Amino acid sequence: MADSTVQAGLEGVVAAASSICTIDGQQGILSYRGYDIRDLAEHATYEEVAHLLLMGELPDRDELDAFSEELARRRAVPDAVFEMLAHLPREAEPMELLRTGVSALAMYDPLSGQVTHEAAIEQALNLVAQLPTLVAGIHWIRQGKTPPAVDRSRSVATSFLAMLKGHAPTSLEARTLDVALTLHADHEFNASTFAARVTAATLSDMYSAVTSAIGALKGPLHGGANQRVMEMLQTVGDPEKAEAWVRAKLERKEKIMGIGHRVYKTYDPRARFLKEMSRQLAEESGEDRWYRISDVVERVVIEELGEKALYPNVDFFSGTCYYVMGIPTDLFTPIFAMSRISGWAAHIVEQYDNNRLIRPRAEYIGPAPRTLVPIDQR
Ligand SMILES: CC(=O)SCCNC(=O)CCNC(=O)[C@H](O)C(C)(C)COP(=O)(O)OP(=O)(O)OC[C@H]1O[C@@H](n2cnc3c(N)ncnc32)[C@H](O)[C@@H]1OP(=O)(O)O
Ligand SMILES: O=C([O-])CC(=O)C(=O)O
Repeated sequence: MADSTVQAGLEGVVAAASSICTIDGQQGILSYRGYDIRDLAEHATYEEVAHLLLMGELPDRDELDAFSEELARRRAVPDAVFEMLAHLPREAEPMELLRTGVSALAMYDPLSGQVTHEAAIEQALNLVAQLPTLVAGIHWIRQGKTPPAVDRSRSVATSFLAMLKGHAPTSLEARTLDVALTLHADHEFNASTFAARVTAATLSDMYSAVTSAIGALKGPLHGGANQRVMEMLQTVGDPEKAEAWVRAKLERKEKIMGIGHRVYKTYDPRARFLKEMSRQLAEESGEDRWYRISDVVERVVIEELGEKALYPNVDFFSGTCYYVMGIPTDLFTPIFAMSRISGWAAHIVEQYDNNRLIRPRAEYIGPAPRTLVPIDQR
């Protein structure tokens, strides 16, 4: 086969214009609709950020109240969807259940299939509201239990943690998740968002586009890395063993999960926040083992791979935050999805608003034309 001249993985290729999110990968700057992620994480709630992504502007106080109430009002997931999920194999992974659950939700949304701006925003609000309920419900269903009643708290983070744990979270837990949701909400043309936009560009419905996105997010090179990071820390088990473990892994040329990024060639601005929150939660809970292991892994990786511009990404410290809050490891990627839904939905709406089918070409490197030999003569 001939060698290809194509840029592998579409690295650096600009696929479309967008006014939602931009990243300066050299400087480590991320902004949503012009607002720096550091300001959003410090001064805005996830509901404000979801409003910004979906509606285009940060809300004023009245708009925020109305938006938060609207999300709380739309939060319930049809019983039939939970009943269907309860019939699936008990060993099904939460991301598989989420993918199936979102696909099923389409059939309960009378607007599904309508691709006007207004209908897409309505469906987006339903999805932003329902995904946390779905993720919390999946947690109960796979233990053979009935999901708890819908929590109508104004804050998505508080209501999700209350439904997941069966009791109110501490204020540090609620604030940590709120900031984590903000940090994960959008990231330009990442793989799952691009998958969503490719599906939406065929004028398929929003639920199909989000189902495509969930499938892409699930992979270990993308959102699935946060779960793998926690599993890695558990394998290491002891801060004293971390340095030798990482060095041996790098020696074998194996990848460290939660490290590296296609766009950031410096420290991911979101990882700084997540690291600090992970430290605070470790301090509050008295369980600092995971934070300490991740701190050593980070130090050794930067020492060894810093010159290759490899640093922790958003998936590196999120897991230790969630784990210390008592959240099961295989719910980490579903939690990523219930935040990224606001970005996915904003991108799908933007795609519908100015649509053209996304259909690139392939550089053909297969065999030259040849003569078919009938089967009995081969
Ligand atoms: C939310 C998100 O999706 S953030 C990303 C989450 N994914 C992960 O954390 C998985 C681990 N990281 C990776 O696999 C990669 O860094 C990716 C997928 C994120 C980016 O991949 P790419 O831009 O295609 O980089 P690629 O895989 O080609 O790596 C480039 C070089 O860095 C090395 N490298 C990249 N990531 C890592 C890593 N995590 N550990 C060790 N080495 C790494 C590669 O081995 C390669 O080295 P080489 O040039 O000597 O062959
Ligand atoms: O942008 C990417 O390639 C991966 C991603 O979704 C993120 O870092 O949040």
